[in-house]
Amino acid sequence: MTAHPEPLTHQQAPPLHDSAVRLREAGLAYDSRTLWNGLDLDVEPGEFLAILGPNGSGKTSLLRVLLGLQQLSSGTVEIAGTAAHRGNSRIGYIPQQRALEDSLALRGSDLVGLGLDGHHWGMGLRGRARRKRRVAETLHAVEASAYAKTPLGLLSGGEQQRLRVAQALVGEPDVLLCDEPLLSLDLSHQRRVSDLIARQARESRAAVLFVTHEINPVLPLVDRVLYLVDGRFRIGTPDEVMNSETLSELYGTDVEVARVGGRLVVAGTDNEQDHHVHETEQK
Ligand SMILES: Nc1ncnc2c1ncn2[C@@H]1O[C@H](COP(=O)(O)OP(=O)(O)OP(=O)(O)O)[C@@H](O)[C@H]1O
Repeated sequence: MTAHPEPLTHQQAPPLHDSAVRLREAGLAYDSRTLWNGLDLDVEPGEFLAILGPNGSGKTSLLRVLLGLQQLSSGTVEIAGTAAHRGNSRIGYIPQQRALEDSLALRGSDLVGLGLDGHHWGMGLRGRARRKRRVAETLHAVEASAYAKTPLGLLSGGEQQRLRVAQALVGEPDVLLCDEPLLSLDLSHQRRVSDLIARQARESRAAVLFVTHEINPVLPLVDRVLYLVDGRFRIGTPDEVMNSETLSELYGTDVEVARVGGRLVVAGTDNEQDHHVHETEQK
């Protein structure tokens, strides 16, 4: 007689890999205005997803949904297999670049240490030593050790942004949410900060969701693009989404996309704020 195998419980057979982010039939509307609807998206560990779209298309709102700060109007959202909720220690968040000039009392190592709040490593001597070690490791990884003790207000925008990246990474998150982290950085710092985010995320298998108006600084790092326009969206590789046919469909008008020296030039979106339409910025 053949023995029946024990039924597999969740504990015995965890899924081989869960998506870091999973949205199903997700929709978000404010009053009568639908930002997006029917959004099905899985972002895998280690994947780099760029989120593009004109002003007001709902990019930041999507990050707020993932952070548990905004309820979906329909559908579901999970982070590493658990429903999205506030204060989720599995998420690292890099907000838009803002100057920290008022923070004279705070130093880089303090800022990075704040990224461990909500992680339960214990407050005893051993817990404190582990926290300190982890902060030092992360400062080293973002090459910020040299100014870790300098008051934040005295640091340049690029230095401050590296510390924000460290703060988001220190808790070894499963998901890294980046809201236009390159704004107001010069081109060389844009490259350094985006390479750093991508490298660290790949090494720790974190999924990156990177909101940006300008795809070119991150184009070599991007696995897929989510492009939102006026309630419509497309998801795919940069080649699948960033082409004249797809963007013309999304915008409902003729859009031309050309590759010039490895960079994308997009013309015709008729959106002044949509940085990637400006060839002058394609230096
Ligand atoms: N809590 C809210 N209540 C009502 N409307 C809101 C709320 N939050 C955002 N909105 C509106 O939803 C739209 C999308 O906002 P969101 O900030 O997500 O867009 P975005 O794509 O990130 O824009 P940008 O590129 O300008 O940062 C905007 O028109 C905004 O005014």
